[in-house]
Amino acid sequence: MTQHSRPHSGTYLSFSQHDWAQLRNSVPLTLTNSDLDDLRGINVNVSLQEVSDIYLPLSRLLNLIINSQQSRSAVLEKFLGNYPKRRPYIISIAGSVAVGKSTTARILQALLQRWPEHPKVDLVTTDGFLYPLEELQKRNILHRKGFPESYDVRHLVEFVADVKNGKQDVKAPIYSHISYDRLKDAHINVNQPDILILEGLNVLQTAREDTASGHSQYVSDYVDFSIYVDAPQHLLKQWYIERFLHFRDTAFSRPESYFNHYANLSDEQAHETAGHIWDTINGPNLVQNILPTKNRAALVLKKGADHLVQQVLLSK
Ligand SMILES: Nc1ncnc2c1ncn2[C@@H]1O[C@H](COP(=O)(O)OP(=O)(O)O)[C@@H](O)[C@H]1O
Ligand SMILES: CC(C)(COP(=O)(O)O)[C@@H](O)C(=O)NCCC(=O)O
Repeated sequence: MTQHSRPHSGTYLSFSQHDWAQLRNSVPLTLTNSDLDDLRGINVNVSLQEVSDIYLPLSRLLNLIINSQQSRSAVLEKFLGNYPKRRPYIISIAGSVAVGKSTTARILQALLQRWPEHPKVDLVTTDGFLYPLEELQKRNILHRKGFPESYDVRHLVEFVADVKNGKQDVKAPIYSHISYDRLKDAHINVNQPDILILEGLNVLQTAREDTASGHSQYVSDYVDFSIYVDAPQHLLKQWYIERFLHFRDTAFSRPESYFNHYANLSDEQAHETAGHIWDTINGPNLVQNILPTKNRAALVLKKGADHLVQQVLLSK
């Protein structure tokens, strides 16, 4: 274990994959057959060895931190004489498009909900808070999807604040990668979970300086623990292209898909198209708006080839 400097707030402890994996020895829960089925259902490409080595120790760390926060709240409530009101613990997961945020979030959800202290774990992705397609077109920012100005930040912050304040039945909009738009008639209902996992490109971002809306609260004001999933840019581009090729063979071939016209691209054309989208939209967004937020995270997972985590940084 070594130390790394963390420009804005102290230092990180650094663990190699091997050292971090040793910490799983103290995880009392092991994976049952039904857990394994759940995890395979999330993504067949996820290695179960990786789940044991990386994500089980992480779930234990989070369990310990959450337990200590729950005890602290109970003490405070007892001291103040109020009826204990438990507020959801909020974990955010940031990182580039295609780094594996949603896969990481779903693995953590599956693992965290097995702990008796916090069985109800909800998951929301911030892409639901992108402005609807029509609005993006009206503002002429369709080519800026994923950039800060493409999100309804006010709505997102209001949502997170409501969940944190223990409001019942808080609704989150849902984004569809098939229609490339927010779903009109569906939403996720978040009803006083023990934990909310909030995943998205922008969860570590603060309000834009140029904003006219004047919102002064950030998602991070309500987040208890933040994770950044990191990987070298050449791998991110490769993973984006591979996912695009997969979508070409599955989602894009559905008639209701916004990208239906991509379904018939040859391998070479699909490569070129996805590479172009990466180079003109997702790559620049990463460099300009996502990477600069990395050092705000409490924990960084650094991936290498095949999505395998090679290093874990934990803020002291
Ligand atoms: N741990 C993992 N092991 C193997 N493949 C993964 C892993 N995480 C993500 N992937 C693959 O990488 C691509 C991007 O993952 P995804 O979770 O959709 O990323 P994001 O939500 O960050 O855009 C997908 O094709 C997914 O199957
Ligand atoms: C909706 C997104 C901003 C969100 O990214 P994700 O949830 O995949 O990390 C992204 O998938 C996207 O649509 N980017 C715009 C360019 C593109 O079509 O990839």
